[in-house]
Amino acid sequence: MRIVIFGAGSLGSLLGALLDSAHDVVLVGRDPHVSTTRERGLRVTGVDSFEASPASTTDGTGLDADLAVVTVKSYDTAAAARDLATGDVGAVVSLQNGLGNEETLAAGLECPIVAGTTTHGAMLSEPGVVEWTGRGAVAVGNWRVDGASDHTPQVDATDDPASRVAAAFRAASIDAESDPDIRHRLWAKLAVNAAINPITALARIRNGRVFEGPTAAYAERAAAEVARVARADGVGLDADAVAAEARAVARRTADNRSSMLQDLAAGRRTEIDAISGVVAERADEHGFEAPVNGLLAALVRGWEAGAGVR
Ligand SMILES: NC(=O)C1=CN([C@@H]2O[C@H](COP(=O)(O)OP(=O)(O)OC[C@H]3O[C@@H](n4cnc5c(N)ncnc54)[C@H](OP(=O)(O)O)[C@@H]3O)[C@@H](O)[C@H]2O)C=CC1
Ligand SMILES: CC(C)(CO)C(=O)C(=O)O
Repeated sequence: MRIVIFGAGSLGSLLGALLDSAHDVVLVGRDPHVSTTRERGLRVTGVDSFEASPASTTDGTGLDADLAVVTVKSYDTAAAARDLATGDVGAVVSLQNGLGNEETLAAGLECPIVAGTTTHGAMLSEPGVVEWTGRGAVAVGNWRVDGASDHTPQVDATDDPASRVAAAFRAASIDAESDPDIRHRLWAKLAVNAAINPITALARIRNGRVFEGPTAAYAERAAAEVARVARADGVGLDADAVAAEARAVARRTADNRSSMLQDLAAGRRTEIDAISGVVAERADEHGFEAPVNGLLAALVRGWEAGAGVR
């Protein structure tokens, strides 16, 4: 398969390096990472150490590929869709965090859209070098234009975009499965990110501290609000179950500085709109409030505005 990785930062570079073992990969990213990768190849460190030599470019327009893997931050998804629409791609899969990326891609592109999540961890440590910080898995599922995931049994894997994407990942030894209820996974992951990310960022604490002390009750409430909005959207999430999952993730990643804490500490824009912001907005559309998510979104957006990054 010819695979474009649109957004070769931390996650995209890791996936590009892994997929390069079985496919013809093109990274779309920024200099100096792209020029370094072109000159010296791409080095992976951490969980495993290896070198890969994918092609790379800073120009995401006019590209032809069987598959585009979108790994830009959520606020760059619309621009990625605009660039991809100038080329010819057979299918697009988003492995981004947050909600709304698939809708944005579907609005800008004609090809099948596949939703996805991953539990891999990656960090671009220097141009040309990506640290694989945690081995995980990939789950993907077909995205329908009406927003619902496809619950029909997947009988013909050769004609099903999500199954083809999972098979392409597995061909590169990446643990990947096609999940007919991908929306449930996206919302469950959203609950974890909504509980952990803004609180760690604003309180400047590592993940392990979120469910200890004064922030715990607010993290629980943030997750419970996500479950309520998910149910209003037709996805059966249980408040206690998602709060328990968020606590388990916080324990498992106790020493992590969440991506939002890292963004805020570095003075970069965050993914708050696609995490807490979208929860408050969708609650509003359903006629109720998600006050904890609304306040966390306002505080992070307020910081972004003050820092001049939005
Ligand atoms: N890192 C991780 O471990 C994980 C990340 N995720 C999710 O994956 C997504 C990506 O995260 P992450 O890899 O950390 O983010 P990064 O910021 O490291 O990577 C995104 C990269 O895409 C680049 N980019 C954006 N737009 C374009 C464009 N039009 N052309 C070329 N390059 C572009 C960015 O450059 P610039 O910054 O200069 O705009 C950046 O280098 C997020 O939604 C995140 O939540 C999910 C699971 C794990
Ligand atoms: C799961 C968690 C909270 C791990 O740090 C994460 O996804 C993030 O930091 O964005």
